[in-house]
Amino acid sequence: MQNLIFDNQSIQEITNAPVISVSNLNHYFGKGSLRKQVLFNINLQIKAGEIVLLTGPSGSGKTTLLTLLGGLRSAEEGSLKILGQEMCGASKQKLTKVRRQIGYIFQAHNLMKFLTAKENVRMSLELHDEMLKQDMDAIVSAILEKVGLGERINYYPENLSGGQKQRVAIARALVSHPKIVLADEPTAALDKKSGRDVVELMYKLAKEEAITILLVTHDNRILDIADRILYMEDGCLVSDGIDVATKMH
Ligand SMILES: Nc1ncnc2c1ncn2[C@@H]1O[C@H](COP(=O)(O)OP(=O)(O)OP(=O)(O)O)[C@@H](O)[C@H]1O
Repeated sequence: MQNLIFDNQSIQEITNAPVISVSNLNHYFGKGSLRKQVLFNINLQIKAGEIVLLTGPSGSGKTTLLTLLGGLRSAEEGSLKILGQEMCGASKQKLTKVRRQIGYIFQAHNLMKFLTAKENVRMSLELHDEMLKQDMDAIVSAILEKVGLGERINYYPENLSGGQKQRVAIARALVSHPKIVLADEPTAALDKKSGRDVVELMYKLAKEEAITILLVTHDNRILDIADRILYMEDGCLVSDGIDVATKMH
């Protein structure tokens, strides 16, 4: 009985374990006399399935923090664990391995203009060896259908609207079932309606699959989709709560 209780507790701990765990993280750019600290003593835990918005003035360090949390640059000082893996001082191989479990969505969708919507999404899937044996075309068509582009799978980006291109980018980020999705200003280039549609779609898909979303934004119109809003200023995380919306007006 004693063991059974212990086992249940362990399972609980594993399911509640943070997807991202940051403690005393500092980051610097430049070398020698040009070396400049841009992140100061960041402490943060993000749970599975949380939708977290990262906001704050220009130059406050949001993108730098996002790229560190996404394994896109290596952490140097403090501790940064992504899916249980320590990223501080991590090798390139370790960073690459962690990145395979993360989906990325950027402001400028970054679609390949000479590939169709379907080919753009498929390319992301091809990076995952374990997917090779499956029917990629069916998987890709299904996700494009899910983001409302079932009729446009063979369109090239130039024939899609801004919102539709961003939907392809969402499909591309989600097709491999990542545990974490990082988005940097995904609505910045979109009109109000398309921006809203795009974040609502991200919200729906994230909740369906318990994906953690970390989203950098200046867009006040989408704050309500967040489970949590982080506010940064001068390289510091100055607020970790939902009440911060008032600071932005
Ligand atoms: N590659 C780099 N080399 C040197 N300094 C950098 C580099 N990238 C960013 N910085 C500096 O780090 C600080 C934080 O920049 P960062 O891009 O993270 O801010 P941000 O909050 O995302 O800004 P924005 O909202 O304008 O995108 C700024 O002072 C910036 O000038």
